[in-house]
Amino acid sequence: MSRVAGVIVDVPSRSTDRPFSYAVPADMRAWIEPGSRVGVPFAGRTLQGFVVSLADEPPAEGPAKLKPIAELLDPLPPLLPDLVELARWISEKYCCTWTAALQAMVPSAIKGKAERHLRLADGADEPAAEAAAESAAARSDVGRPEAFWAMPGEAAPELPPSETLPQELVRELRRHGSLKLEAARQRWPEAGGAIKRALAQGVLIEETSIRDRIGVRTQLTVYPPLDREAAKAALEALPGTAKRQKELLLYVLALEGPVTLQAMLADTGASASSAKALADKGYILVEEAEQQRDPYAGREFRRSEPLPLTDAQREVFVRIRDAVERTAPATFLLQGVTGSGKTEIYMQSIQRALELGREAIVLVPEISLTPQMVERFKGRFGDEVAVLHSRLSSGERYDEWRRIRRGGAKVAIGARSAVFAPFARLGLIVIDEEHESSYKQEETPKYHARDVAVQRARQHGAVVVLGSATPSLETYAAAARDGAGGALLRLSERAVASSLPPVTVTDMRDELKSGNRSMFSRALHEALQARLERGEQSVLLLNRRGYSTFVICRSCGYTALCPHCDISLTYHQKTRAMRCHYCGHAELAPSACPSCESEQIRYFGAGTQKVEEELAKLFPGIRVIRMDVDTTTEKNAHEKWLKLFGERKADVLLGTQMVAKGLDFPYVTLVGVIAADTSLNLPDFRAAERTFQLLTQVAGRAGRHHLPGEVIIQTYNPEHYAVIASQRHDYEGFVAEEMKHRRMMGYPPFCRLILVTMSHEQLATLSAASDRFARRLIELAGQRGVLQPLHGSGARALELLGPVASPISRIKDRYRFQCMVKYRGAVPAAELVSEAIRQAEAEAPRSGVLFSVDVDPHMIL
Ligand SMILES: Nc1ncnc2c1ncn2[C@@H]1O[C@H](COP(=O)(O)OP(=O)(O)OP(=O)(O)O)[C@@H](O)[C@H]1O
Ligand SMILES: [Zn+2]
Ligand SMILES: [Zn+2]
Repeated sequence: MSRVAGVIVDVPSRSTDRPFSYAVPADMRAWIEPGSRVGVPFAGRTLQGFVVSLADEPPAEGPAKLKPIAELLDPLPPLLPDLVELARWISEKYCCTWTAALQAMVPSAIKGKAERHLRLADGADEPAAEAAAESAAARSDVGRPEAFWAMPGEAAPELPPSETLPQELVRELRRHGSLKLEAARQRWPEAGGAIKRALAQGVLIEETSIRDRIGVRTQLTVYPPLDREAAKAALEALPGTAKRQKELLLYVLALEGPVTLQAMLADTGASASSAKALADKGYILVEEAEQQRDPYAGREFRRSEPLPLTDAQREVFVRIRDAVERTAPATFLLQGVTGSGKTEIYMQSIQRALELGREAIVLVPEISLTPQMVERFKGRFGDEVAVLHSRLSSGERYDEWRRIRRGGAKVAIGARSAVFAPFARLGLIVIDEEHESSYKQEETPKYHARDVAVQRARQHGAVVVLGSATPSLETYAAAARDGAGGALLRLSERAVASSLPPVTVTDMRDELKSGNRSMFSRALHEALQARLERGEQSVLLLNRRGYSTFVICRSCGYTALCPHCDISLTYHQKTRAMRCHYCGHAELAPSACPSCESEQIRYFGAGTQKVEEELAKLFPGIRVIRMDVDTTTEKNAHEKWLKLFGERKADVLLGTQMVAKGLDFPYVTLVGVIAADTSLNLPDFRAAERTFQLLTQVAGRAGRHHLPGEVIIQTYNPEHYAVIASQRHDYEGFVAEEMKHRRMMGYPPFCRLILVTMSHEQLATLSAASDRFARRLIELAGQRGVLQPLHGSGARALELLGPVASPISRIKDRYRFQCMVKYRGAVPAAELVSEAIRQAEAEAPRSGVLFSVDVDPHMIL
């Protein structure tokens, strides 16, 4: 057993970002694995860290005597060895510290210091457990202590004889209810392996004491009678007058598993004292039990069966299924038009992976925005689905995560970070709407879930399916490159509806010329009217990207800026406050212009509210559901609104980007886009791509089932190729045009980008540091022979733009400079950037300049 552990200590600094060696105390040896979380002495403190490697001997060049690990934080390592490896890959690819990558993989609940206890799982047949442990001790050839391991409704897992729990331990647990993990570890150092397995199988339970940020929740729980015969006999022996007790006994005899005491009392109308009477007689067991916080408790999901696939679906499905069966890494891009039945293919592929004993991850953008997806997966796979998203409480997320870690769930569905779901045998990772920018994390580690998924799949021999009607150009180019288009799967027809809806583009300049000052064109007005008359539904999108709610003076043009950051303040209607998105600075909105004292100061609000008012004016009595930041702050608000809309309790669903994705409602036959252009003119090389994607997505909500649909796009730029291509449902046409622009301008996918941002309070210090970095990088690139213009003929090229002031030149009183690295071909750019930073920092230690690296950046502002 290993005596030395390499530990990544939780210090977010480049200079300490390497494993430090610690001695593993003898009583921890059976417990520690790569992925274990430990407390270690570091620079005079005890810090949390992750074990990343184990060895028998200390490294030759290290100190003669290693400090020992002080504490083992969890009996079951929160991370698996492959995740530890993945974290290292992330740190290299995205130029971040290993510890930042590790931290991104665990739920926030266990990012603290914890005190752990062990306890026998409830429902384990306890006297039998002891007997099993005893006989195991007496005769070491006892193979399977069946009764002990049997959990309600589960087959008894097989354990080798050497792995049975020490009988002493079982007895102690029975006697005291629980034991401190630390104590158990010291007393039975050799039983580490057995306990770990018992934990993994749910036979033993680890409990977290209050020192964790989020504890485990317990509740009084009733277990069905252990001895049914005795309970039945008691039932018959009860005098006719004991009606209540009789009912209660009948109820518990009918139980198939534990229920909460509260639920039992509610169901039977019995009092707590009659329950106690039964417990005292030993017919039922009432105990505090760990309660899973199930965010979807009490919710019914309509069971669904696999649909017979259309021919086109079947062709795609077979390709994916075969790859899953091969258990070799593979990546597919599934480009399927909106409503082509991609989700059904995902579900049947997942089912195949589960049949093969493997697990699956489904990533969806901003899951709180796509409750219909969760519903569909819960409907198909029931409790095997764990849901991970940001709208859950951290306790709920922690419980769902532990369910995955212990094998209680086989499918994880969630936003970006669900790519780290701690499965041991991944078979499939699905990324739905793969083009969505929410898959890119904007804080360190600035990873992209798509690239991480591909890497994880490599580790597991798993298959990645990237699905979208409008794949990102990067993915599309990669798939087209890959082996004669083998990775590209297509669905060009809808599954149910006969065709994609016709799209009309209306030129709002013409409307104005002909005297229409309303925000609705005549065509959209008429179309809405027709839907109202026919009792059909409409979706209206107000494209708000790059359009913020700021304060402007109409007389002098004054806008309210943050005093600490070079950016305008955002107006919040509810509180009448102006807030800075970067530093949180807030002030009350003025009623007169602070600059010219004019009262012509205006707030440009969300806009959706204005549309709603106008709708009410034009169509008296119209029922509108408005979905925007103001109406969806409450937990589950999205779900509530969409449910109402699904029940046809509203005529119009009006909203921002959040109404564009994933919705599947049969009575929606009209989609209107109020203004297509707001996102076209942003200083972002992806502006056209994002506009095309948004228009195509929202258009795809119309006429998905048997009723034919129609789409009306209002714009001031009817001749823009993004608008024209979305009118024609022409993904290829758009790609061809956009690729020309990208090539000309030298942007991805023709090259790759790394954005390096530096910040400091003093301009002079910052300027010197950024020059140092640039000089170093150019030097390093020159040494490697890759410093060449991007448009040159070399197979490998790297260009450096900058340093220049960042577009947002100051945040939180720190000035910001940036360098943009563009490269193509096999250039180890991330490595060069990391090295240049290291050298620049070494040249001027403690300068206080912060470097931040964004590889494949999405926000270049
Ligand atoms: N084989 C099938 N038979 C019958 N109905 C199907 C079949 N496949 C899919 N559908 C139905 O067609 C509709 C559209 O399918 P789905 O939502 O999976 O499409 P999608 O490609 O994921 O769309 P989007 O990208 O627009 O979200 C759904 O209501 C779905 O239940
Ligand atoms: Zn003014
Ligand atoms: Zn600010």
